[in-house]
Amino acid sequence: MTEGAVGVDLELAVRNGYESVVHDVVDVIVRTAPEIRGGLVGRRGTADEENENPSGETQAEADVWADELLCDRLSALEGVSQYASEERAAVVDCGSDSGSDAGSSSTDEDGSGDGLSVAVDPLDGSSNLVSNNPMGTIFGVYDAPIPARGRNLVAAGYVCYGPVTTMVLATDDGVTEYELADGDARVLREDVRLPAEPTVYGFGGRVPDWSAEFRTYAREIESELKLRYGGAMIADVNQVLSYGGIFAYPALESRPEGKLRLQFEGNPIGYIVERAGGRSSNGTRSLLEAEATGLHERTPVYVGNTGLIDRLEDAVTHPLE
Ligand SMILES: O=P(O)(O)OC[C@H]1O[C@](O)(COP(=O)(O)O)[C@@H](O)[C@@H]1O
Ligand SMILES: [Mg+2]
Ligand SMILES: [Mg+2]
Repeated sequence: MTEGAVGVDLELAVRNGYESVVHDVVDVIVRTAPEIRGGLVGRRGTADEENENPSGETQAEADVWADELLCDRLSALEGVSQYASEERAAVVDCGSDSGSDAGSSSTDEDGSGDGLSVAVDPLDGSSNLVSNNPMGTIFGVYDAPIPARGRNLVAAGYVCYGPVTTMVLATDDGVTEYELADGDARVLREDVRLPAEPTVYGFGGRVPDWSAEFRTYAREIESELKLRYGGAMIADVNQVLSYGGIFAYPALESRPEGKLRLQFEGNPIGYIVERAGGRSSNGTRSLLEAEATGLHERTPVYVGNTGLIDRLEDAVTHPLE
């Protein structure tokens, strides 16, 4: 455990012997989450009139601040060779090896590399700062240089700042939910699985901007499930993990690539939902199989119970007459 680490007892089984690096990354998240939560007070305004992140969105003061905290701490870890964030134009090279027999973050034939790369969305749903609604912090740990495919994730998770602070952590071994308090991570639910009977749905974007195919699918789902949409993917997906259902930020007529970012949002959430027994899709295939072409590239995101995602793919890939 990193010096100064809190008592986080995480039994992680991670591919390729990366347990210790992933443990240290998670430890930083567990320690930093309460600070992020506490530091939101007084940082709910816009960072600067001119300030936009690389996706062209206005940055809140808290977006920039949370990114700096996470960058300082994660990039200092032995075994982390890259830090990337939704709030930064370029990947930060941390100049560290993986801690295994790795020598650099070179790329192997299969697209995997030697060093571990950490991608974060420091505050997911930060527009909810204004209305004081839930938000999250997302992280993905890749065994390849970023941008990387989702199948290169060895672990991913998120913190949900709700009435209490919780963390969901996924490795190839499964998904665990923790409650974070006083620097500790207490297990709430082991082997988190999506409930077999889906209950809730949440779809982003304006209805007139949806494709005719997605609108038809949405009409069906509306009659089967209960609407839960709060404007922060993390909080909405957390409901899907708790109650079963589907979350989507679909391809839009005005923006076929959707809104959410593959490296920081789509891949980690796809990995978590798939490890919890559900499915992820970009409309045609698993998000984890999507090619990674750019650091800040966007993707349509559909995650949830397998049957609902199968139906979604069927609906959006068959054009209506
Ligand atoms: O305001 P909209 O269009 O409903 O978009 C909400 C979506 O945008 C996001 O807030 C984007 O995340 P960021 O706050 O990290 O930019 C998602 O969390 C959420 O699903
Ligand atoms: Mg986000
Ligand atoms: Mg964000």
